[in-house]
Amino acid sequence: MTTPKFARGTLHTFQPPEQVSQVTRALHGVGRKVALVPTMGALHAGHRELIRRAKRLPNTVVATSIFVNPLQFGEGEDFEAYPRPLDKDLEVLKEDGVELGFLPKASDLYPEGAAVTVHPGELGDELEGAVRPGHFAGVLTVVAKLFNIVRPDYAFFGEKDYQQLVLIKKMVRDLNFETRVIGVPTVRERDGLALSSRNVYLTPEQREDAIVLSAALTAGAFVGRDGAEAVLATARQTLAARPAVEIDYLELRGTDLGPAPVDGEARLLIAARVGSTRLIDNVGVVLGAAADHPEHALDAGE
Ligand SMILES: Nc1ncnc2c1ncn2[C@@H]1O[C@H](COP(=O)(O)OP(=O)(O)OP(=O)(O)O)[C@@H](O)[C@H]1O
Ligand SMILES: CC(C)(CO)[C@@H](O)C(=O)[O-]
Ligand code: BAL
Repeated sequence: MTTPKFARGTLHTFQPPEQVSQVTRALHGVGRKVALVPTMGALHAGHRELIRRAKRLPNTVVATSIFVNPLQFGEGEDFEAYPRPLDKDLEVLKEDGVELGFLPKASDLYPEGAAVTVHPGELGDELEGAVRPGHFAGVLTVVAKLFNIVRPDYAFFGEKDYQQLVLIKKMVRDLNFETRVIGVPTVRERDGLALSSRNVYLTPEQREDAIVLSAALTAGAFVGRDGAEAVLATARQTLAARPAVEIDYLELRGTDLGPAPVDGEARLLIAARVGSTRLIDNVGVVLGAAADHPEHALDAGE
């Protein structure tokens, strides 16, 4: 098979994994680097921020994959309903200077008989994993496949999916992938709501209610100096103002999602249902005396 044509400065899209592999290996062969931004499409300003950061790298071709991965959706979840505005997404990729679009079909990534998956370890059963059993095995399996197909030098993921980011970094370390994983801070609406492809499901009233997630996280982070109990109590108090929002979890953890330290950096994470839409969010928190350190003086709530 001859290597597919690849001219600089235009978007090339490929469906077969073999074609993407050929192009990225050819790019490496001429000394170019490759940065991958994996997505499920329905691109918004959060995805575009990942692309913008990738575009800053010198001598690097930015590749974006769009694939709604069936393996990470459980029964009764929104796999079928998930938005798939492909033409609009391709316009975004062109506008943002992405040169390589990878658009596989499920049968390209999961041929008949595919059965081997990546096990995320204990953290995969906690937080999101407790509510979505098998979700992180699905995420890590598809990310491992994307890494093997594209062989990216860099891969960008949003902090909005914080547990996903931690688990991908862990997979890279534990399984000796050579890709450097870069986390990007959450892009928010002006009122604080984290951008998410699932926000389109919200009615205007639910959209109002949804503000309480980021408001609770910000309020909690603001009292980090007073310790973990104060953080959680303050966040809960804020959430109580919107009883229609049903909390799946509100947890304070260490930055690696182990136990939170008494004094130092931590992460406050929330998942909640607003009507039938499930939203997640998180912020950095500095706990205890560490909050007085000049490095953290302006950090509350990020
Ligand atoms: N608001 C955001 N800020 C920064 N990165 C984001 C944001 N939203 C999503 N991302 C990142 O974009 C990548 C692709 O995510 P995905 O396509 O699932 O979008 P999403 O908006 O998170 O969708 P959903 O809400 O349905 O999970 C992930 O690394 C994700 O963390
Ligand atoms: C990383 C990912 C593209 C894997 O399907 C997905 O979980 C996402 O969009 O966050
Ligand atoms: N952004 C994480 C993908 C998912 O919710 O399945």
